[in-house]
Amino acid sequence: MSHAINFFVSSPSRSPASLTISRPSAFVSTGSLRVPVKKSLRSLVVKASAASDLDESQSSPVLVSENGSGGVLSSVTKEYGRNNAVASSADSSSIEVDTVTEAELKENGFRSTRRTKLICTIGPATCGFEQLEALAVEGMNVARINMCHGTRDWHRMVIERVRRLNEEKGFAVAIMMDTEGSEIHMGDLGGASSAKAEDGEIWNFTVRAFDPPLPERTITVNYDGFAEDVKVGDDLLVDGGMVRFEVIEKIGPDVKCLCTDPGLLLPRANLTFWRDGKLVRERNAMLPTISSKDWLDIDFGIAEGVDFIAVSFVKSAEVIKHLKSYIKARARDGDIAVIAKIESIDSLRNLEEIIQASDGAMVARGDLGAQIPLEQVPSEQQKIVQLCRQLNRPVIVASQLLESMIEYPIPTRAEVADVSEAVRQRGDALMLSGESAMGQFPEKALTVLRTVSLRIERRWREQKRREVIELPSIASSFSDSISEEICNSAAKMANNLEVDALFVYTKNGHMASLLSRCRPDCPIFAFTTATSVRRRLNLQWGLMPFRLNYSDDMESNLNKTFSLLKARGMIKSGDLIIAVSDMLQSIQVMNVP
Ligand SMILES: Nc1ncnc2c1ncn2[C@@H]1O[C@H](COP(=O)(O)OP(=O)(O)OP(=O)(O)O)[C@@H](O)[C@H]1O
Ligand SMILES: CC(=O)C(=O)O
Ligand SMILES: [K+]
Ligand SMILES: [Mg+2]
Repeated sequence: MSHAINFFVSSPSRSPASLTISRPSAFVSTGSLRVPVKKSLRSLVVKASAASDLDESQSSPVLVSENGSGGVLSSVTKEYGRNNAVASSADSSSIEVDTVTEAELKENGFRSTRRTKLICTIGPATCGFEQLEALAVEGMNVARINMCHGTRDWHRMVIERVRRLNEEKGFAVAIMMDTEGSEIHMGDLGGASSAKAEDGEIWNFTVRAFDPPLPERTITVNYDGFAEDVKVGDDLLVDGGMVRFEVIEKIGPDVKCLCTDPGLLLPRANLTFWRDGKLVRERNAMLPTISSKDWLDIDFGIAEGVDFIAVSFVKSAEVIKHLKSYIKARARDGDIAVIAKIESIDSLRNLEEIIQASDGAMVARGDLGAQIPLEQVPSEQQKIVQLCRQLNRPVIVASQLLESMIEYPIPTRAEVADVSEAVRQRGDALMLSGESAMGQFPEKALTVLRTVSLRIERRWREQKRREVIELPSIASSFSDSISEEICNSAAKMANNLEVDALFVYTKNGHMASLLSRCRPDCPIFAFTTATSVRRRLNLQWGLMPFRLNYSDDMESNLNKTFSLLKARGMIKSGDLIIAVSDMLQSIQVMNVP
């Protein structure tokens, strides 16, 4: 027979009560405990009850989802998609389940589901419907579109395809729009996909506009002040040093440069210039973080209902606060999460307040490595990942994770080690850039991220090497503190009792992130009523977001969830779970009836 322990915490408005705990013998043999909470003002009541007390007849036996009739491409969609009847999302008895999560759970059980989330930048190599589907099947949680490249019509097409995939095939891929920002970059190479710069060649960097084709060895630059601001002798770094030039002559709008480190020039690559070993920040340092073109792109993103906006070259918390209030005033349903990209010296200086102001951060190592010495990037990454976890903000590790896979089907050992380290640091998500946007092996690159993540996560769980990172209290009010304590305790109990899954019922997603922040050993099933919250939770470590209509009555919610998930074969009788919710401040431990 299955048992349950319920921890009931009285609400702040109620008077203090005393504490009694009794437990089923399956767990602990001791009788009762007294645990003072918050200066003895509050108390926990822990009461043992049999799960059979729950009235199973309340739960709905009907199971439908929005999943379509399955795809032709993958075993995942083939196997699971076809079982799913199509229903409207308004159907109160339905649950929206991600096809890939479902397949992973069924195939490998709770423990083996992937906790680290995966983001793919979409570009010419992956914008087709079937290519997007292949990425979704392979585990893409978020599709990123970079407003540095492509037209708005192209971006709209990608968004429309991703949304259609979700609707028709039961995926839950979220969309992240990344702003261009007003840094200096090259033009688009007159339509060529790349150009090779060889050692000793002289190239002309110019602020003149040309109609294509461009003259040979010519690079246009988007920043009008460029030719005036650089000096002869400066080093010009393309894409953070992937290709390097020395300025040898200035002739009006043209700057003649000698290639000193050869390499591949990509369209619209970022440019920085260095003098006497230091990054030069002339007038370009005064450019706004969000340019007028970025504001138009942001309006576009809001109109298209993207899930995240990643802001390039953030310098201070102000710009994030400004954008968030702009979104709040304009976004139709739900808000859009704002991700601060940490890729400049200024962002490192104001790191904590920037992260506090934002809904998440990205370690954008590409440009960051062009602004600080390369050897400093790993320690900054570690610091940012740790700070984000402490402040409860999702964090993405991005750029060059598998750079060689742009051209080769197998990564280097060093790249695999880099991915492993990001997984070991428990970052929320890993991101592919060129590998998926314009590389030759986008799916293979994603497979590498997925398999390496799974492998490292499993190894760390098996060795019970939960890295000791101090999680300071972050709550801003007494009731927040209760949520935080409940989540910390629930995650700890989940590890100690080796439960199969944590269940969290959360309308705005906050309790789900608090659980994710603890990085527990078991997966976290997060149930939310809003599609937009569900998609946003996709970015966070260990969360499996579901959309489900539910009431304020936890018992009936649990019963409904159990029967819906059991019917899909995602859980079974006897599985041990811990449930928390933001409606009733309680921790419940129970076996699935
Ligand atoms: N929509 C697109 N259309 C064409 N090419 C793209 C597109 N998106 C990305 N790419 C290509 O993939 C490369 C890597 O993409 P990524 O998004 O990392 O851009 P980036 O230009 O390096 O800059 P950043 O990430 O700093 O904004 C780009 O340099 C570009 O060549
Ligand atoms: C992702 C990004 O913007 C960078 O690495 O620079
Ligand atoms: K960008
Ligand atoms: Mg960048």
